[in-house]
Formats: sequence, structure tokens, C-alpha cells
Amino acid sequence: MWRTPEVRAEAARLMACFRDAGAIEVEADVLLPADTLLDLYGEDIRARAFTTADPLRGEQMLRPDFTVPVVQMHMAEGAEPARYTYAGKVFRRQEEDPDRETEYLQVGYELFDGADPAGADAEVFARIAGCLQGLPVTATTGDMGLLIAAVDGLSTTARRKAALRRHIWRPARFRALLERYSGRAPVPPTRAALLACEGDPLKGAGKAIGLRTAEEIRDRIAALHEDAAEAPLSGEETRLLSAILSLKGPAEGALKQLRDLAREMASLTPALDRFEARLEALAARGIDAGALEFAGSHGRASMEYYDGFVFAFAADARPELPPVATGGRYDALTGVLGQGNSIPAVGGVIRPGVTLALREGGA
Ligand SMILES: N[C@@H](Cc1c[nH]c[nH+]1)C(=O)O
Repeated sequence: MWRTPEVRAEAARLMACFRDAGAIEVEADVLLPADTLLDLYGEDIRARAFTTADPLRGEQMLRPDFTVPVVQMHMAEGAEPARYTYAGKVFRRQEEDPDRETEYLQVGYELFDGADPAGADAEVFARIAGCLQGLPVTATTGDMGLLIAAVDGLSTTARRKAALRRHIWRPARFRALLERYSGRAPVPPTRAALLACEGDPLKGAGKAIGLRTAEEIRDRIAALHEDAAEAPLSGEETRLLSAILSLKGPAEGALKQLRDLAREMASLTPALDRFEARLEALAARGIDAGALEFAGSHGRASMEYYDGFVFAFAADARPELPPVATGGRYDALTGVLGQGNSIPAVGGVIRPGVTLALREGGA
């Protein structure tokens, strides 16, 4: 299945397409320090990275993607604006589907430019669409910034918002939290027993065997008491959040519906202004922006560093194939790796193994 020469040639063709946009070619190490970088990917990739240990450098991982090392390189030595392209393998364990590859080639494009974020989103999307021209693919878009703004806009405690934000990428846990915060799910019996306990719950608990100190456990119990005394999330806000998450359809209609929802939640407005500016920038690049598929939940199954525009191109009528291309905006990641500096950035990758399969499949 893995036919290196053909896939390499396809990768070279795609890379030339990114080079034509003014991107400069960069390389990244295959072995990256896991202790400093792995957390930036979030839980899913953390569980799927191949890790190993080096006696001198400590825990290492086979690069799970290029974005993190490219951001690190750019923040250390790059000047703005910058466009980069790269081609190489990434490595991810596959625990569920033996037909999915554990190593595959990616060809990517990353744009660091703070002057016009909507224009940068449109440039990356249109460039990838252009490099895929002629292939039977359909794009879906989303906006993690909108979901983050929706959570931030809830009228509840900072602690509850932080918990919801952390679980945006884990839909089942997010839903469970929402059920609990809105008072629709009963308090689990063990939690109820703990909360009902009078006096010191650690008294007579026996020898400490976990990693947490007694003080940490007491703090956590105090936080649980505080949370239990909190008023439930209103049904209105819970419905609003569900409405955003289940939104699906052409971007133009989605924007209208979201503007309606924003009348009840003003925190959405800045994210919606960015959404609207992006649609205009996409249209200026010849994309039929209003008809682009938008899904409120899109991006919740991808990299946790995305915090704005997200997109994926899927092969039409070939559900067995992995996504042809994926990408998104990751502004906050540049701040995490920038030691005090940050710069708005957006990018995406194409999988040459998949575009090749499409070309050969009579596309
Ligand atoms: N690094 C991402 C794709 C991407 C590139 N730039 C932004 N996003 C991935 O491997 O899924």
C-alpha cells in the first residue's frame, strides 16, 4: 500500500504549490522533546504519540505533527510575516482502526501574519483548495473561537467555565458536565456521600497511597462544596450552547442564525465579526463562501491548539479515506511557545497519500 516514489512525487508537487504562494521550505526533527511539547497537542495526541527515552535528552516522541516544531522555530528566529512549507512523515498510534496508517506523509503550509487574520484564514484555505483543484473533495469549516466565546459567555463560575473549556475537545465529557451544571444529571452517589460527610472526610481514611497531598485533597473537597452550592446553569444558556453545537449548513445561513443567538449572548459578537470578515475575505479570493459547509461542532475532534477558524477537506463518496486536508488557526499556541511574544497564525496540511489515491481512483 505504501508506494514511496509515487507518494514522494505527489508530495513534491503539492509542496511546489505552496512554494508558489511564497512559502519557504523548512525541515523539522523527527525526534522532539516530549516533556515540553506533548501537552500542547491535547489528550488525544498525547495518548497516540510514540514516545521513547534518550539517556541525555529525556523523554522524546516521534513528531506527531509539524505545526508545533514550526511554531517553535518561528518564535525563536522568524520575522513577520512568514510563510513556511514542509513535507515529511508524522507518526501517530492507531488503537482502533488497523487500516489507518501509523506513519504518513504530510505537506503543509503555515502563515504567521497578524496584520489581517481574516485575510490570512482565507489565504490558507484558498491556497489548499487551489492545490486540491480537480479532485472530488468537499470542505467543512468550523470555528473553535466561537465555541470558546460561547463557554466564556455563560453566567457561571470561572471554575465551571474552565472545566467546560478544557473538555470542548471531548464531546461526551463536555455533555456530561453540561448536564451536571444545569442540574439535569443527578450528583453521582459517591460525590453526594462525600458532600454529605460532616467533619473531616480524611479522618480515619487510612494511609495515604495516592500522589495528592492531604492539603490538595482538602482543597478539592472545598471546591466541590462550593460548586454544589452554585446555582444551576439556566435552561436558556444550555439550549443556546446546544444550538451552536448542533448547527450545520451553508455558512451564510449559519452566520444569520448565530447572529440571532448572539442577541441572547453578547460574548459571541466579536467571534461572529471575525467569522463574517473571514467569509468576505474568502469571497474576495473567489471562494463561494456563503455556500461553504459550516458545522458548529467541527474541530472538536482535532488538535487542541486550534482556537479560531478550522477546516477539513474530505473525499467525496470515499468515506473509507482519512481527511484529504485539515487545518486551522492557532494564535494561542504561538504565545505558549513564544516566551512572551505571540503572533496570529494559521495553517494546514494535505496528505499526499490520499490525494494520490483520489487521482488514481479515477478522480
Ligand atoms: N498540524 C495539523 C495540521 C495543521 C497545520 N497547520 C495548522 N494545522 C495536523 O497535523 O493535523
